[in-house]
Amino acid sequence: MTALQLTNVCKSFGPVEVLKDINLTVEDGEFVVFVGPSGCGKSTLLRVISGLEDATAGEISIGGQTVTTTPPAKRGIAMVFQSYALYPHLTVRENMALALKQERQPKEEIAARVAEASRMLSLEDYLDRRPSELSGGQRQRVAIGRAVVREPKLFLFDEPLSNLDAALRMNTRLEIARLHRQLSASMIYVTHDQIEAMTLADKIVVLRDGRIEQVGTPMELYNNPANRFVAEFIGAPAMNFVPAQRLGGNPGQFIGIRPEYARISSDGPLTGEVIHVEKLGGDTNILVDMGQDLTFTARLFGQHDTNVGETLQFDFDPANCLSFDEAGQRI
Ligand SMILES: Nc1ncnc2c1ncn2[C@@H]1O[C@H](COP(=O)(O)OP(=O)(O)OP(=O)(O)O)[C@@H](O)[C@H]1O
Repeated sequence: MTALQLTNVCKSFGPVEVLKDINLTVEDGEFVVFVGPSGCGKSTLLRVISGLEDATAGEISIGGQTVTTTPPAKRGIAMVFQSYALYPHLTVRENMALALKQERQPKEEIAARVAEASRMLSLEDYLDRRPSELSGGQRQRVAIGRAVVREPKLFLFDEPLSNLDAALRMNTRLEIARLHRQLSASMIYVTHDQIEAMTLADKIVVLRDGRIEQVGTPMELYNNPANRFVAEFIGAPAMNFVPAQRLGGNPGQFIGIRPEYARISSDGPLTGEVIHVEKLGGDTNILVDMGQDLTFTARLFGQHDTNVGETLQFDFDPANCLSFDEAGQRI
C-alpha cells in the first residue's frame, strides 16, 4: 500500500501560488525528505499533507484513503515541529499520553504505549518531569514520543532538529534513523540540513519555487542530477560550474566538477589564485579565484599547507564531471 499519494496538489495564498501541481507517492515504510531553498514551499507542502492548510486544488490520499477535506486529527498522521510544542504544565508522561486520552483509549493501553515509546527514546527517567526541567534534546525526544504513541500511518517532521546544537543534532538524527528502522513507519521530513537529508532519506524531493525539480535516492541526486539547480543544491561544498569553453568545449555550456574531484596538478587545465583556505582537519577546502567571476572550490583529503595568494593548478577526471546546457539542463 502507498502511505501517501499527492495528485496535482496546488496551494495558493490569495493570488500567490505557493505549490504548483505537486504529484508525489510515498511508499509504505519510506523515509522521504523535502529539501529546497528558503520559501520554496516545503513547510506549506507538509502542512497541506497534515490538513493544517487546505489544498487549493488536487487530491491527497493517506494509507489508501482520500483525505483532501478530512480534518487533521482524522488523517492518521502525527506531526513533530521544530518548536517541540509541548504543554509546559504537563509532565512528560502526560504530554505523551494526552492525544490517546483525548481519543478515549483504555488506561492500560495508554500506559503500555507511553512505556514503549519512552523506552525507545530513552525517556524512562524523565517521565515525571515537566518540559522546563528538560534539555532541548530531551524535549524534542518527548515531542517525537508524543507522535510515536499515536501509531500514525504517517509521521511528519518539520525541521525537528534545527533548535539543537551540533552534537545533539547528530545524536537525535541517529535516533530518528533508528526509530524509523524499528517502527518501519512512513515518514516525511523537512530540513535545511544537507547531512540530515543525505543520511536519513530513502528518497529526497527537491523543491524549487513551489514545484518538484527532482525525486530520487540521495545517491541518484548526487551522481545524476537532472539539472544544474539540483546539482548545485545537493552536495556541500556545492558543485563548481566551469564554462565549457575554458576547457575546449562549447560556448554557453558548463562543466560541473564536484569539489572532491579536483586535484592539484602542475599541468592541470584550471588555474587561479587561492583566496581562502578552510582547514577542517580531515579535509581542506581551497577557494580559488579563476577570473571572469569563477570561484572554484577544491576539497582535498587531509591537511594541506596552502596559503592565500598562492597560484595553484587543478586537474580532474572527466569521467566524474557532468555537462549542462545554457538552460541548465543535463547534457
Ligand atoms: N499563511 C501564509 N500566507 C501567505 N503566504 C504564505 C503563508 N505561508 C507561507 N507563505 C508563503 O509561501 C511560500 C512558501 O513558504 P514555506 O514556509 O512553505 O517555505 P519553506 O520552503 O518551508 O521555507 P523555509 O525553508 O524558509 O522554512 C513563501 O513565499 C511564504 O512567504
